[in-house]
Amino acid sequence: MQNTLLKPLLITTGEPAGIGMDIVIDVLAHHSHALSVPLIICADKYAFTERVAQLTRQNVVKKDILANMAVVDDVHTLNLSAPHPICLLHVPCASPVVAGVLNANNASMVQAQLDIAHTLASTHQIRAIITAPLQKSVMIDGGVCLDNGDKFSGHTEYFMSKAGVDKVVMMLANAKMKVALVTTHLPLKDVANAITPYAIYQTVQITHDEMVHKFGITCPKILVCGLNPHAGEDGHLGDEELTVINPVLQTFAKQGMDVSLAMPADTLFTERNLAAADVVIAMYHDQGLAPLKSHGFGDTVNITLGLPYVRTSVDHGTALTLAGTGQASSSSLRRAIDMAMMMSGG
Ligand SMILES: NC(=O)C1=CN([C@@H]2O[C@H](COP(=O)(O)OP(=O)(O)OC[C@H]3O[C@@H](n4cnc5c(N)ncnc54)[C@H](O)[C@@H]3O)[C@@H](O)[C@H]2O)C=CC1
Ligand SMILES: NCC(=O)COP(=O)(O)O
Repeated sequence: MQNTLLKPLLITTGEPAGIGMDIVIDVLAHHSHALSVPLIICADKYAFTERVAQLTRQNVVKKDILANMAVVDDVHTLNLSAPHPICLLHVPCASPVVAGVLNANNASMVQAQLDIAHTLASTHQIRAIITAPLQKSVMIDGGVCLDNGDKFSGHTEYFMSKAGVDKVVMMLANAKMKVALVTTHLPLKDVANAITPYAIYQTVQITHDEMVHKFGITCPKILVCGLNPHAGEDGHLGDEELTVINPVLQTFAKQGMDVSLAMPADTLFTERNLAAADVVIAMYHDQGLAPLKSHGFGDTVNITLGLPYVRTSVDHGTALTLAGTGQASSSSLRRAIDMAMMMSGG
């Protein structure tokens, strides 16, 4: 079998009307010297060529990056044992792409990118997956759903379903903090019901194990947010801390894990607490991601913990108004590439 360290990374460019292709093109134009392994880039070759032309007209791209790429029309003809350094894998769009203009006809092309990525990763043919952003609403409007019929809500849940695992954890990381989430993409009104002992148990266990095995932290210090204001104020402002969250955390602490009880989330994200923590567990999306993104939006990586392969992503969305303008920063993508390299063996 091929040495894992020599296998290519695969990047999905995601929503073709968004900035996914722009940030990949920026990496190829300005940062390709930093790439130490082969890359497979999933995109529609016509849309990609057009986006390169747009960014060249904006003077953002100054060299002929297409000349250094091999274009492969069919995933089955990819040469994975001796891959070209930069390969553009053509995943055709159903409708022509206009930068900044969404078209639900192209949702199936975005799904096809994810399916290719999953198949190659789960059969160990690539080193890791890095995803550029997709537009969740387009995926749903375009009829994409999970294998069990559940509504599409993001890469995280899609790869979890494809991999057939019971639970994964969305964790975002930057130089200041790592934040893992118990719940991800669901309406706020449904969050409290989703905070179950099993969800807490799985999130803490997966986060702990991945800190040990993928990040080399022997006994990670984990701080956990409460759900309610003041972590429930002894049950007077909500009782999930007393009845659901803390009993699970106490069992982990008894086993010797360095995990806190539920802490008031408003003061958890202080410099002093963060300096002492390896990872924070938040109960829901905006509880964790608002403080995280306020300290390093653009320099943060999204990581799916608990998958049988490495998948990292950017910290931002499709930024439709920036597509084709040359204004999109590739900083988070570069960090996602570096993180995927680190997590898959350095
Ligand atoms: N990994 C993924 O697939 C993600 C997808 N999304 C999706 O993206 C869509 C748009 O989401 P929004 O909430 O508007 O967030 P967004 O991240 O696309 O935009 C938020 C703000 O940040 C700016 N921005 C984003 N990325 C930038 C970059 N690389 N360089 C410079 N400026 C940048 C945008 O112009 C905008 O002002 C939604 O459909 C959402 O679901 C959002 C986050 C992650
Ligand atoms: N807020 C994170 C986000 O929306 C990205 O989700 P996913 O597509 O990585 O699951």
